[in-house]
Amino acid sequence: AITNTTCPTHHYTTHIISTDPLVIYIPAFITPSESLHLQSISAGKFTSSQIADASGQQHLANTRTSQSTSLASDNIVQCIEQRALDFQGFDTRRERLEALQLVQYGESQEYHSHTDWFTSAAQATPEYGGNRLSSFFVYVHASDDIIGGGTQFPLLDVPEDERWCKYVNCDAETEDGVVFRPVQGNAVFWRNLKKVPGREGLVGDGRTVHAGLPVQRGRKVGMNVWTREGVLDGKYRSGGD
Ligand SMILES: O=C(O)CCC(=O)C(=O)O
Ligand SMILES: [Fe+2]
Repeated sequence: AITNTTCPTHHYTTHIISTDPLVIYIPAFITPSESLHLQSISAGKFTSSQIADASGQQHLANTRTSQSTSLASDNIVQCIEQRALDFQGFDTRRERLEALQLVQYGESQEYHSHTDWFTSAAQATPEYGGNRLSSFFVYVHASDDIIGGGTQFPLLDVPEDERWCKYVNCDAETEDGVVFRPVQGNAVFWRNLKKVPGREGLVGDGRTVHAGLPVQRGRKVGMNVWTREGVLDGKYRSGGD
């Protein structure tokens, strides 16, 4: 149960970058002190990241060379989870959240093009709450000397206004799509699934394909916040019941 009633009010702002698929950029989604907290509770717990193959089996792969760890849900983590839920509207139950996942990249580490929604039915069963409806990727830390490490969405249209250049790499080629810079505290939110006329339920939206580009210098820590279509069985969540 949630015992925490004292979450701080959020200070984030929002900018829609695409309505179809829905992609929203969120400056200051987490505070500097939350950032430090997430790094301190995860210190020493990272192991090599895995991916799910077509059969749903998790395994190591050279397409994802980062290290990751799932977070236990303490008070501060719960407040971040609540913020992510409230962002999506008040009808989003917390049982639909996967355990938050921290991902760390050192020099030359990356995550090749992928979708966060699963192509294998085995990873999207009712026990799992179905597929991943939405993702937040939060930049928890980017070293001062970082080069590279952006998050690339090759199929999104590059926005034109120069004010985006703070958050998006405006030097990228048009055919590269949108490359978000790793700016500490900020987040990208997107909806992974879409409705297809004449088909029941929701299906994976191929336009949400994205990559964690190689960190050429420095270090990056990110966080995945994934919301399922429905409620996850307790064993796949962080806080239990
Ligand atoms: O590192 C990034 O920028 C993106 C990571 C990502 O997409 C993921 O972990 O699913
Ligand atoms: Fe991803």
